[in-house]
Amino acid sequence: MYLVVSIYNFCYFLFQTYIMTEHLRISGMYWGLTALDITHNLHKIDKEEVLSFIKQCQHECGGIGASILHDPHLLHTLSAIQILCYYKALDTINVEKVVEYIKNRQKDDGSFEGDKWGEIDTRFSFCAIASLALLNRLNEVNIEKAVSFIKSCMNFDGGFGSKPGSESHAGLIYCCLGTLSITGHLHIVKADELGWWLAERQLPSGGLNGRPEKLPDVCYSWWVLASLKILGRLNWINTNKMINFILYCQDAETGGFSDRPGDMVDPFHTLFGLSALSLLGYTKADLKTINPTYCMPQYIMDEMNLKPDRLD
Ligand SMILES: COc1ccc(S(=O)(=O)N2Cc3cc(C#N)ccc3N(Cc3cncn3C)C[C@H]2Cc2ccccc2)cc1
Ligand SMILES: [Zn+2]
Repeated sequence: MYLVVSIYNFCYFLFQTYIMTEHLRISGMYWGLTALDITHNLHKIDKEEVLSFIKQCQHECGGIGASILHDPHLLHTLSAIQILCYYKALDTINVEKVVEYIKNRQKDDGSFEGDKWGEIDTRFSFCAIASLALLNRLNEVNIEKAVSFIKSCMNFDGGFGSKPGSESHAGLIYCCLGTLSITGHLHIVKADELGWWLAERQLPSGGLNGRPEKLPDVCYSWWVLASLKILGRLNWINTNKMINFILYCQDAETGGFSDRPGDMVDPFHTLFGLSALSLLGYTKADLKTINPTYCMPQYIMDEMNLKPDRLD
């Protein structure tokens, strides 16, 4: 009796999870497919199923939503373009229309809104610039104004926030450095001050937090380490203690990674834990090299001849 009930409960849990994550489906696909690729498992996924799903998510306006019939947004438009690069299948979508959608998101001050409802955030600057760079259409937007907006978000500590005057946050620092790396404007960064702020994220546990006084979290391993790699200062943190913290966050049963040891695993933290281990040169797992600017396998960037700036 228990077996039947437990199978029913598990199936209901899977159905519930599938429904509950619909709002981030295409980004979840990017996190899962990237984790599979850097662990040499991308071939286990049906390419045509992925391409067919992405095609159904593009709207008439050119933007791409998180799932079928979900409103378009720059976050999910970038995830879709990243996935299509893995399969060399950018022609799956209407490229002219998606370029038009992204162009229309830039405001007069150079910032980008995430969708037509107008939320401004440096995360969306990165999504727009990375998407256009992957499409080889960077010239379609005003780069000088985009960089000027990023510069207006730089704080006294060398970090960046979501908007001018917002506090420095590791995730947003990564988005701003990624934008500057792609557009070739890293020279505006106060590299030593920012490198120091990022290195200060490491706690006695070896884990990294996203802001002072916060708890460590595996996803910050990626935001902070990728930023330090772009700044050429990755050696400013204790590598061995960082690796141990990430490995403590891997679940022995599922193999996935959680935000902190003992928590529920998920595709988001699994990708960023694996990607951080790759950046750190963890050789006990056979991981492909990851590009710190795009969070995509380096071999894809090489095939697309994309060389984002680095300070090292
Ligand atoms: C479980 O509750 C959530 C909460 C939010 C989200 S979300 O808005 O879609 N999103 C992506 C995300 C995906 C997963 C997975 N699978 C898990 C968490 C998580 N967070 C939340 C998080 C991560 N570290 C600690 N916290 C609390 C970030 C968030 C914002 C984000 C989106 C894209 C890129 C970077 C960051 C999803 C699930
Ligand atoms: Zn996290």
